[in-house]
Amino acid sequence: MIPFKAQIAYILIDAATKPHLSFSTDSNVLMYHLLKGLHEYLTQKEEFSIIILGLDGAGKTTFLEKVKSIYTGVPGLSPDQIGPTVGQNMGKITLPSTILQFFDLGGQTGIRNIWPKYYDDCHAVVFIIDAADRERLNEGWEVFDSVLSSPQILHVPLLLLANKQDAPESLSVEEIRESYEGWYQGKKDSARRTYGEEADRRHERFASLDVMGVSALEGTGVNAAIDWLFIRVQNSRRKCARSFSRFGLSAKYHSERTLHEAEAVYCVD
Ligand SMILES: Nc1nc2c(ncn2[C@@H]2O[C@H](COP(=O)(O)OP(=O)(O)OP(=O)(O)O)[C@@H](O)[C@H]2O)c(=O)[nH]1
Ligand SMILES: [Mg+2]
Repeated sequence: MIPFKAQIAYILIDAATKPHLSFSTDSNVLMYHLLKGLHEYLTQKEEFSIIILGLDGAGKTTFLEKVKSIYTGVPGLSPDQIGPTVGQNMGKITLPSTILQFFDLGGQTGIRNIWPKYYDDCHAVVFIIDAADRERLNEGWEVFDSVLSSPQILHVPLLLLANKQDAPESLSVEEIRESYEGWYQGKKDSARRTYGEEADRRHERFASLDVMGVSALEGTGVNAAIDWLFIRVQNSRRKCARSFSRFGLSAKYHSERTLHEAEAVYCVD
């Protein structure tokens, strides 16, 4: 079925180009611009920002380059052209009625403090863990835990990717979950009473979290991850639109920014 917006656009353009409508030249030009603007408005794609986080070397840039080559058809950088990220890399892909704008942020210790600057404006978070680097898993969970504890992204869709599934020493998704559990229990035992309810809430969030296995290098699981993101950002938008109507706000407030605020305030993930 043709989408409603496209039907309206089609009807209006059809009407404007009918020869029996006798406008003066000025009126025609005005009508043309009016309809063109309306058509652009009706067919515009909604844009969502997604940040990619994780330790240095986890494979964030390799993942983004793979996403770009799969979805844009333009080959991304090959692995030997990718160096450590200092700052950010960006990549945009177009899906039906949606644009996903990715921000791949550097993961080295000294530059992780830029991450929170992106939290307010993101619609989803991808956290990449190197499932083949057993020695750095606990460090990864420490950093992941600090991401989970950030209030700005409390209700933002969050996807955990266990990368490097192609490597023989890589942990499976199930083993990655167990690794987090082990880390959490260890942390809780050593901290005793000081490890409070807040940490338990993060633990609960982890339990309900989706974890997917990928190989950024080979592209395995990348499509499934993008499908997940596409569905989840759309769903949060819908939930927010419902929240808006529940709170009696009109459609004109449905700007991207206000939606995000609504998500933070009203939407339950
Ligand atoms: N075997 C394997 N290696 C990978 C995979 N993804 C990334 N790598 C390798 O891991 C190393 C680090 O990859 P990057 O993409 O630069 O890691 P990053 O997370 O962007 O690192 P920073 O920019 O420093 O934060 C490179 O040598 C990649 O080739 C994967 O899926 N499998
Ligand atoms: Mg990088």
